[in-house]
Amino acid sequence: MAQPPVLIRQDEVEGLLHYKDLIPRLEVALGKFSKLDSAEVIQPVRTTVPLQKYNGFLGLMPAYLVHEDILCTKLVCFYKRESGSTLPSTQATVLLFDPEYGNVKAVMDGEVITAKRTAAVSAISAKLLMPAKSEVLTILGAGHQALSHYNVFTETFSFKEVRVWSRRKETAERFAQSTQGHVTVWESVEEAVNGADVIVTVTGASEPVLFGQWVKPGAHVAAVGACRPDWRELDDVLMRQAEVYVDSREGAVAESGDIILSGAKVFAELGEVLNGTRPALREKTTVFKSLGMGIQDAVSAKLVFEQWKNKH
Ligand SMILES: NC(=O)C1=CN([C@@H]2O[C@H](COP(=O)(O)OP(=O)(O)OC[C@H]3O[C@@H](n4cnc5c(N)ncnc54)[C@H](O)[C@@H]3O)[C@@H](O)[C@H]2O)C=CC1
Ligand SMILES: O=C([O-])C1=[NH+]CCC1
Repeated sequence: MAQPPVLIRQDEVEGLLHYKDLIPRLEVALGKFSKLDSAEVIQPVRTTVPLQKYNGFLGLMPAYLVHEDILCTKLVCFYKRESGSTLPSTQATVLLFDPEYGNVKAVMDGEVITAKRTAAVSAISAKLLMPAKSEVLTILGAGHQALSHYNVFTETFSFKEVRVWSRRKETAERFAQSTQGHVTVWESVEEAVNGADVIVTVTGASEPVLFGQWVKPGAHVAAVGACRPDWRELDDVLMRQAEVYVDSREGAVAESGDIILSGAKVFAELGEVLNGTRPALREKTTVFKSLGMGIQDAVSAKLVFEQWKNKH
């Protein structure tokens, strides 16, 4: 008989999941995904159930990595929150299965996994696409993803200056006080992104907050919010002037308002760049449109479970 699942709490996941282990595994998984070989990676586009009454969605994100034998699904609720709301905008649980027997081996917190794997994938995009000499990082938004992005970007790269903007100045100030290193707070997006080499958009916006006319030519933008077909973070000018990279083409044309509504063409998946089948156009203005994928949760969950077993 199968053992009952172990429960891995948020504080445990926090202590077990490290970027230095996660990033190489995500790179391998992204590369395999982009080979479009269903004998290797099976990941349907996220199914979403609207929660109209609460302005949110339940997303179901199953994935099976055949060679590594990782079967996993994340269940994630995400919401559009009003300014000043104290309710969380993302809540997630990850289930890791025994693919042969069919039982759930582990139920784990999905919020830390979501925050860290999303930021790690953005860091991979920046490693591939940001200007060779990148000195200024701007983060738009000051929530959970802003902090995980700050952590991995400052751990992985050496920026001379890190800036933050949020729609409420006090939130940005609180964010700047919570970070390890110095972060400057800006009152307007236009000023915050002026001259920035790398811009991370991690807002709950459904209308554009970042406009192409403000973005330095050659800059790299990691666009993480706006994960619905009618939500935007970036304007048409930026989407059309940039080379657009995505995690999944299939996901992007189904879910990204920035891509669908601007009519921008997808140039490549990050996995194609990692595989060497599409180029990294570092000298051009680039946008990485992130939507999040089940395989990213699956490799994270496997890593957490391995580390957890080492300790028990
Ligand atoms: N691409 C991916 O894989 C993932 C994307 N997300 C998305 O990333 C975004 C940020 O997520 P979290 O940091 O967890 O949320 P959060 O609620 O912790 O932070 C959101 C930030 O955006 C700001 N914001 C909210 N509405 C805004 C608006 N209309 N205009 C400007 N700023 C606004 C808030 O003030 C806050 O600073 C969300 O859109 C979420 O759905 C979340 C998880 C994974
Ligand atoms: O990949 C993910 O977990 C999510 N993408 C958008 C909201 C949650």
